[in-house]
Amino acid sequence: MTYLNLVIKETLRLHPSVSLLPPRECKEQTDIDGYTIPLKTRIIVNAWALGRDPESWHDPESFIPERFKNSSIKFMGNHFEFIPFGAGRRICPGILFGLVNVGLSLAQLLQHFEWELPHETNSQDLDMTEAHGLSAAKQKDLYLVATNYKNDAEF
Ligand code: HEM
Repeated sequence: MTYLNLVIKETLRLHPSVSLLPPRECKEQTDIDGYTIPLKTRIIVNAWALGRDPESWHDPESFIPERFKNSSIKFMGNHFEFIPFGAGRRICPGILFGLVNVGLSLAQLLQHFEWELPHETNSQDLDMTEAHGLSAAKQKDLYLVATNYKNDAEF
């Protein structure tokens, strides 16, 4: 389960379910990096881009779950390079419920089935490009062949 949690974190870094967070409104005029942000400006934070920012992440485009091992970066809204659940007063209230559901479903699928790519396809054929939309989805469907583990049949 420890490694599975690292995989889930890395997946949420590269493919946050909500890539553009719901809009915020600027409560007072602010200066950021020489830019003046006027009062009432509507701000949309790009969580997808933050998760791939080369200034925050080593080799950002690669899927490396181990990067979260012994890392202090958490998704509770205090580390702005990793905010798959948002941040601040409107942060997702369903974080724990969501994570338990993702972890449990994945663990069950991995425990009970052997997963393979369909005949004549290999890992180079996998296209992880995302479709545009409110929540993350793959542009091309993922086809896998699931085989029941032999020892499952003994139960
Ligand atoms: C892996 C699963 C989930 C992800 C990635 C996720 C992600 C998010 C994100 C990015 C936001 C916007 C936060 C912001 O604006 O700063 C949000 C808001 C919200 N989420 Fe989730 N969520 C998940 C699961 C859930 C679940 C299971 C529930 C309820 C049972 C839930 C309920 C909500 C609600 C009510 C809001 C609106 C909060 C507000 O605007 O005050 N979420 N979620």
